[in-house]
Amino acid sequence: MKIAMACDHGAYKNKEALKTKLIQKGYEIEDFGCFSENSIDYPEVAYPCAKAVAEGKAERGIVMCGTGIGVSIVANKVPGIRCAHVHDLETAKLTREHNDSNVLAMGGRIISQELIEQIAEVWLTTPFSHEERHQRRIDQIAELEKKV
Ligand SMILES: O=C(CO)[C@H](O)[C@H](O)[C@H](O)COP(=O)(O)O
Repeated sequence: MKIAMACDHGAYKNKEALKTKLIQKGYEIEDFGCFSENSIDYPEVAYPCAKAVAEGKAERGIVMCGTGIGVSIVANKVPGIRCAHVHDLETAKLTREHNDSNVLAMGGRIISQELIEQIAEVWLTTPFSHEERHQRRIDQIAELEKKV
């Protein structure tokens, strides 16, 4: 599976460490930056990362900033993106099963690196449930996007 990744300076070290772990597990990574701890503006990296997922250039995206909030707001501006801001294992699982989320957002200043890696593992390996009520709600989101 190919994963697009992006972070700002608030989660640079977290992104690098998670990227290493994911490559070791066999995932292909496209890294949209940032590439140092120098301060950047998260829209610059989160938007192209989410766009790559929406355009099918990557199957999933993982975006990170200090809290995970900024990057999740940006990712959800891209039509077709369902970005879930996750800080625990239960919602990591539920957002895959219920929302078929295609981008995961986490905050490097909020949770530990260990938990970041556990959440990514659960989120990447949990399938969408394909239950009719969940698909119906996802379809409603897609309809809403057409109104913007
Ligand atoms: O968008 C955010 C807040 O929801 C992220 O946490 C950013 O990483 C944060 O705002 C960056 O803050 P900084 O003071 O520029 O390091």
